[in-house]
Amino acid sequence: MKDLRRLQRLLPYLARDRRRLFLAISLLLPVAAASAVQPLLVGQAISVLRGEQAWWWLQAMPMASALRWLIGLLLIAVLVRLALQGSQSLLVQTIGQRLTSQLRVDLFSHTLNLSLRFHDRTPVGKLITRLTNDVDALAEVFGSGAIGVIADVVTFVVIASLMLSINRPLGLMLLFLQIPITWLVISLQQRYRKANYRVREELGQLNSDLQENLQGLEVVQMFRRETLNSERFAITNGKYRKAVDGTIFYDSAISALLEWISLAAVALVLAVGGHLVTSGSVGLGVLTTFILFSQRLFDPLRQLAERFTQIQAGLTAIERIGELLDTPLEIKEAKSFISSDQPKSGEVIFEDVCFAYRDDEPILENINIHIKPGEHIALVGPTGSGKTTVIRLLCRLYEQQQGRILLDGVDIRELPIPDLRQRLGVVLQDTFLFSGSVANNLTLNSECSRHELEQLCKDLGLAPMLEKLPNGLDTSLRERGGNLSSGERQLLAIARVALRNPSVLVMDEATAFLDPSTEATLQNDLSKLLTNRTAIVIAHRLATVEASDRILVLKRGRVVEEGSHIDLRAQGGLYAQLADLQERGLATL
Ligand SMILES: Nc1ncnc2c1ncn2[C@@H]1O[C@H](COP(=O)(O)OP(=O)(O)OP(=O)(O)O)[C@@H](O)[C@H]1O
Repeated sequence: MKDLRRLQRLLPYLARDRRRLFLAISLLLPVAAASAVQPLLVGQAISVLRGEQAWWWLQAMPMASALRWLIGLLLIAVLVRLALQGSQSLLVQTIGQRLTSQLRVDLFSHTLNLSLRFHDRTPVGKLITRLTNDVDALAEVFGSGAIGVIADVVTFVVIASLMLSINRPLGLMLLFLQIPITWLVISLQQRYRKANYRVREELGQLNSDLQENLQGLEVVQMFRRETLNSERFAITNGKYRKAVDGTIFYDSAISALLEWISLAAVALVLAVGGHLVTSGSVGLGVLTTFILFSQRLFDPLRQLAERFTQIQAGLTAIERIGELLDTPLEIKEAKSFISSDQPKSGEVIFEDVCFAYRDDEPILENINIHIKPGEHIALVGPTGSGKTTVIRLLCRLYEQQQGRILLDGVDIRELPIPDLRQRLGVVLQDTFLFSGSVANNLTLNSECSRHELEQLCKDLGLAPMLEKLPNGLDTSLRERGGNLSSGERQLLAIARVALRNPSVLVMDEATAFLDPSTEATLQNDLSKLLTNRTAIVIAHRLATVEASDRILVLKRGRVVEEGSHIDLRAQGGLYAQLADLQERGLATL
């Protein structure tokens, strides 16, 4: 039942290919009939040779012509069966490829839409395993023809009906034999499934380890962690191997068992059928038909055994893919949006906002901030005081547990997410660049002509940096912009935001990696960019925020001080302390 429910998940995908599917299904009966007719024809040939009772139209002609007819029909049956089976397999494989390709796209976009909270607790490697290995396992079920088991079941029904119509006792004996064997297959299958799920989990862990080490390779090499990390990897690998070992037993046992049972069934038919032949109640032709039928009858189960691993891996894959697809999106679009024709002046209000990443650990408590349109605000405070979290909430990367955040008078939960993120221009502490050209990284999804792009780069003082790159704006960047310095990456991140013309600019330590002269040039350009825009700037180096209209000082998730640089210094509180320390070069923020 559970498997059926899992398979139901594939229905919407199969529905998209309903014409191919209908064709494949309509071929099931003809293929089964073409397969079932062969033993009948062989049986008839033996009957004709032995002068036993055969079909009436065969009895009406001489033996040689009857045999020629039978051989001709047998040849046609084989050819028709091959042609039909070939077309069916082609159709099924095409359906499978289209299904898994669509599934991969859906999984990818669902994963991208899942909240950061979900990604915080799910290692990247595990997600990669679901998107690649699991989807591949499902593709394998279609690709290897394992899905042909369904066709074999139809063949089984056709053969069973034919057998019962020819000789009921022999037919019933063969059918009853199927009951314990099917039970055995199902129980072994359940055990195999559990073992296979563990294999996939361990594979996910293996991929996580690999991905983490490759991503942090610089640190691994710098701290000489190669040996230690390799040892850890070997442990994970060992667990994976053990998990695979757990499946091998079922895999080998079931194939051998079924092969043996199908041979035993032939022997049984020979023994019972032989007795019936000697007693004269059935002819040798009928016995031959039954021996051939008994082998065909076990085909579905033998196929199931041969494809056992693939089918089970496919079902496990559907289970795991389903789990991911069922993970609800925490950050959802509102059902009805407030009209986005509101004035986009850039007013930001935090009203009694409380937030925790983990339930037992409040990070922000009763945050009340009112940022007027065009106002420049600086958020300062010790490390871990919650500055970045404030920005994440404003961008709706996480959702607050209490309170409201308003952008231009509208609760951000009621704004379409693309609209919200278009209106906020964010430069984060860790700049992320995609592989691709510099120009692509700057424009991302915004529509911007080459000329506008070049002009903006000039305005932002990016020209000297672009000149240094081998192909200027067309220079290809490695993954994460690995062939640029941190400062260069940050300059690009700022330009990328400027291009979007946001009404609120958010910068988290945006100029931290720049040398003093580049920073001075950029500050100049930034002040142009900031004119008439609301700005929220996070900075550790207090000198960079002195000019802000207002400075908010955060401490353990609360706003503890608020005012201009001069006011706050005069107050002699936390800000004044931090500023003093920095001036003396002793800052330990
Ligand atoms: N994804 C997360 N899951 C759980 N806790 C987190 C997560 N991100 C941050 N935290 C915790 O939340 C607190 C506030 O973090 P936040 O990044 O907002 O601080 P910050 O003031 O920006 O610090 P910094 O100045 O070092 O950038 C920290 O104690 C941090 O450990």
